[in-house]
Amino acid sequence: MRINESKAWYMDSSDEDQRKPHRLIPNQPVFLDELKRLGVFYWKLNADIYETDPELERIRKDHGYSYMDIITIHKDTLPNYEEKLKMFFDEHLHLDDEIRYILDGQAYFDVRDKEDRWIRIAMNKGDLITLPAGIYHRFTLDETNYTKAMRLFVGEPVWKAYNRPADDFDVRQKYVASLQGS
Ligand SMILES: CSCCC(=O)/C(O)=C/O
Ligand SMILES: [Fe+2]
Repeated sequence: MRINESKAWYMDSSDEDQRKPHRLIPNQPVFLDELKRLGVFYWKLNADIYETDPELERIRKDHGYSYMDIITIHKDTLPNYEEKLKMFFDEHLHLDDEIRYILDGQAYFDVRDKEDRWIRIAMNKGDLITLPAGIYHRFTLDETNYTKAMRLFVGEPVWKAYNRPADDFDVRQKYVASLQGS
């Protein structure tokens, strides 16, 4: 299976509004296999039944995602909306995997590839993604300015983000080592 052309792509380098798609011309798509090599995993689920979905239950059980909450990212619902959006878009890494499931609306995750190029991943309703600990990444709403996402975590959540540069962190070095030969 592969993410189709409109799902993930290499970004242009323009400073224009972060909420725009920023595709290269011509578009340079990125497929699921390439994301997997970076340690990024993707599932498509039925978000209409997320409260009772056996597939989601199975993923949570298999991966030990014991913690779950829901965040609605919109100017009327998220306290300190502007500040948080700015924080999410600062390039950063975490000490643990970042696991997000889009229940409504849409957004983008950007991840760095091995050559340090930005890949933009379009997240729509039903998309569940896992970003590995140590990968440099960022998040933004798109031009619709709204998404509702489930946040999953193994055990008690740690939301702390470490902005780039964090190259000396063990988690970063382990992540970079994991890319060798992939
Ligand atoms: C969709 S949840 C908000 C984004 C976030 O928590 C994060 O760490 C982005 O990288
Ligand atoms: Fe993050």
